[in-house]
Parts: sequence; structure tokens; C-alpha cells
Amino acid sequence: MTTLLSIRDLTVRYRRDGVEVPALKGVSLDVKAGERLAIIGESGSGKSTLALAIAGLLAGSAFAGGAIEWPANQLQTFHSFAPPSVLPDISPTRGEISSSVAGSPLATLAIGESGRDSSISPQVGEMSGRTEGGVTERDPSATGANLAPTLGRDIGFVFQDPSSSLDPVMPAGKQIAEVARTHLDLTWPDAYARAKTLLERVRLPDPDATLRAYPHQLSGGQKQRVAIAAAIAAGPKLLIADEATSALDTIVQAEIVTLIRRLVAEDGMTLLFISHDIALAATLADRIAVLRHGELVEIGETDQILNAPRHAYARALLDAHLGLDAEPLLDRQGASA
Ligand SMILES: Nc1ncnc2c1ncn2[C@@H]1O[C@H](COP(=O)(O)OP(=O)(O)OP(=O)(O)O)[C@@H](O)[C@H]1O
Repeated sequence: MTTLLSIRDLTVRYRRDGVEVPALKGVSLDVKAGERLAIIGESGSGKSTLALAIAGLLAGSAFAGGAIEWPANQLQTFHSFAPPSVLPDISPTRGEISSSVAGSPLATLAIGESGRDSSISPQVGEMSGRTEGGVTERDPSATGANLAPTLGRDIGFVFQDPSSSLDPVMPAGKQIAEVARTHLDLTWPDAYARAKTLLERVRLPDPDATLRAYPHQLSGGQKQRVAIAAAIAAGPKLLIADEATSALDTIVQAEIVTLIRRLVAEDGMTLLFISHDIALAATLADRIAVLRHGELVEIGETDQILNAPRHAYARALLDAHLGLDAEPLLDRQGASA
């Protein structure tokens, strides 16, 4: 398997009320193209921060250091704690990403723009705009080509709560079509046709009616299916699902997991599945990475993590699950999607 994404020594700190809160402490890992990697850990362990950093969605209050490299794109992004003086038109508190391609000029990319603290609860309707702003080419010497992976086009992101990630005043079909129109350069009729196909693919019962439906007219599970359709509308290589089933009841949760597994397989996507639930993660992940207090304490094949965890914390997560219920940890079939 080739490497889609390499994270090197990624460190993120947030500034809150004048105090710096460490969220990630030197995390390094590779994500292989086509794999399903789960990131697990308890609340506050840094899972969402890792997902947001990869997607270029870190809040403006975040300092990022280390490197995120995309070898398949021949793109390297380096985070560093840049002093404010080198970031003249962006927030003084955020980090900087720069990118370089062998033999080409260095491009500088910035993340975490000013006022983006609210970007943790984006709306799909805004996603394309935010996406383009999320990783911004800033190098005056660069050729002009934006080499960074783009959220929406290269990276699909599914958030925990579809009620906040979907725009409440925009019909579901338009929210999906907008992503396709923006990133695939489709006309509106073609984008709507693609939206309808996607609604069929996520198995919504009446795609024509759902195209016109507003989010409040849909159930939680249906809204999450719409959000997933929007996330994959432009055919991203990487799908990030950040606690995408946590707001749903158990049966719907299993259906959404099965849906994600099927779509990832059909489209040949790489999946980053963020969850606090090791049992849920084990149902679809090839590998599991365990975060604790911002550190990567263990990463390995799912079977190895479940059967022979090396780190006491991974063992504790397993024991906690087994203490709560006895559902099989390796039921990879799931419910019908
Ligand atoms: N925008 C922010 N501003 C300040 N601190 C933040 C911000 N986002 C996260 N943090 C802090 O960073 C740490 C890691 O948070 P993060 O949300 O990444 O963890 P998590 O594992 O995803 O938790 P959860 O499962 O509860 O979402 C926590 O201490 C959290 O309070």
C-alpha cells in the first residue's frame, strides 16, 4: 500500500483565556492509501484536533507544529510556529503550513484563519468556501498552482451532528449539489443529477423528495446520510468521519457504519474513522490508532489491538468496553445499510 498521508511530530496547542491547552503532542503516523484507519481515545484525547488539522480546519486559536505530508500529491505541508511577522494578513496566533514539491519553489500555506474558531461546527453549504480558505497558498514565489489537498474535493468530512453541519435553510439536494458544482465544475442541472444519484447511493427512500427536503424534515439518520452524500459528492480520496455516528441511536449507528464501509469500498476511498468507541471502530477499521492526552500511545492492526494490545491504556479501553456489554468486537458485517 502506498502512503496517502504522513503526519510527522504534529503538535497542536489552543489558546484559551490566555492559557495554552495542549491538544496533540508530537503525533506521528502514516495513513495508507485505501485503508480504513480508526483513531480512538477518550474525550479530550485530541482525536478531533487531529482530524481538523488534516482537513485544514483548525481553529484560529490553535498553534500547529510538525508536518503533514501528502506523498501521493507530491505535496509536503510543514506546520511551524511562525512568528506573527511572517503572517502579515492572518491571525497572529495561528500556525503556518508550507508546502514544497521536489524541484519546485516552496509554497507557503496557512491554516486556522482569523475568526475560524467557529469552524468546528461548519455548515455544508459553507464547506466549499471554507475548504478553499482552509489551506491557502500564500507563497509569492509559487507558480500559482494550489498544490494543497482541498476539503470537499480531496477530503470529505462528516461531522458528529448533522443538525449543525447541514444548513437548516437550504434544501438537502442543494447542499449536495453545491459541493459537486463547486469542485467538479458542473452546471446546476448536472450537479442536481449527481445529488440525486448520491441520495440513491446513501439509500434514502425517496431521493426526489429528499432533494427538496429541508434538514428539519429529515430524521437524524437521514440527515447524516445527506451529510455523507455531501461529503463524497466531489469524489474525495480521503473521507474523515469524526464521531459521525455518536449522535445517533444504536441501530441507526450500525446502519451508518455499514453505509460508510460500503461507500468507502465502492469509491476506493481511504477512511479516517474518529471514535471514542473501540468496539464500533473495530467493526470497520483495518488498523486502530489509540490517542491518550494528545499522544499516540499505540497503533496496529485491528486484530492485534483487540487481542494483544501493547499499551495498558488500549487494554483499559478494551476492558471498559467488555465491562459494559459483551457485544462482539469483530462483527464486521454490521446491520443492513
Ligand atoms: N477550539 C478549541 N479551543 C480551545 N481548546 C480546545 C479547542 N478544541 C479542543 N480543545 C481542547 O483540546 C483538547 C483536545 O480536544 P479534542 O476535541 O481534539 O479531543 P477529542 O478527543 O476529539 O474529544 P471529544 O471526543 O470530546 O470530541 C481538549 O483539552 C480540548 O478541551
